Amino acid sequence: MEVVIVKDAKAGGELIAGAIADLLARKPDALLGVATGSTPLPIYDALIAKVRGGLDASRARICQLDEYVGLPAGHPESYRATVLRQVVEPLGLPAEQFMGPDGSAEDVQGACEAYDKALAEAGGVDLQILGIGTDGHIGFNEPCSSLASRTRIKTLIEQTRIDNARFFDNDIEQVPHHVITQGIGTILDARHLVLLATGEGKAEAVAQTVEGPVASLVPASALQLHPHATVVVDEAAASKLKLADYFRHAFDNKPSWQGI
Ligand SMILES: N[C@@H]1[C@@H](O)[C@H](O)[C@@H](COP(=O)(O)O)O[C@@H]1O
Repeated sequence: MEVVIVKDAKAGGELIAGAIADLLARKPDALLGVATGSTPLPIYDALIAKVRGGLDASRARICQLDEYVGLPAGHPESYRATVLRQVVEPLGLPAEQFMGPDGSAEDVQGACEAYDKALAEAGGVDLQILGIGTDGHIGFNEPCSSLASRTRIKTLIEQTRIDNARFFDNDIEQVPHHVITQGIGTILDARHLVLLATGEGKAEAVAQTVEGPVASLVPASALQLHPHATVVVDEAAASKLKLADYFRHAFDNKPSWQGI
């Protein structure tokens, strides 16, 4: 696992958007897995700026990490609507280049299995952007999710519903209890995992993810099992890392051709 400590969220967004641009130069139709929440927004801003500045992302394909269950189709806070608004439309991509699980399906289990199959048939995710929950979750894999899990329905922990109420008029009653999420095993199938965490509120989860044991209690710690996982953190989110100086030294002395 590589840990990169950046000055602030904007620098993190630019670093990761640069890695996406490099990927698209090598593979123009790369499948890019995107996360929701506030943290990845600087990545999307930087990527959209690159496209406006001439980067060709016209063949990029985008896929969702997770979704709420039971929101009416088209609800503005469904993750489908969110990713369309924040990523797919600003990049100018057609809907056919975007895929996600169907959170309004009657057969939820069937929708989960269909999504895992669709990801595999699409050739697998090339680069998966991840955020992290305050409890260490990735996607919506709450603590004690199986590290081998596939896309499935999960029940949210109360803290996650509290954290996400800000997207629902600060009314926790509107936050669904159930979600569909790529499983941890599904996430680990991606070729490159890039987790961005910013702010002091994520410092403890980051320390446990990077320096703690691999444990389902901290779902993001599963990144330790992946051969190409990059954790990008700002100074505040890095504040509880014991090896921060080593991570800085390693990144500062990295050959420039290597990328992240
Ligand atoms: N399902 C999403 C996660 O993918 C995201 O990482 C997390 C943190 O969000 P934020 O970046 O807003 O803190 O929120 C939600 O739970």
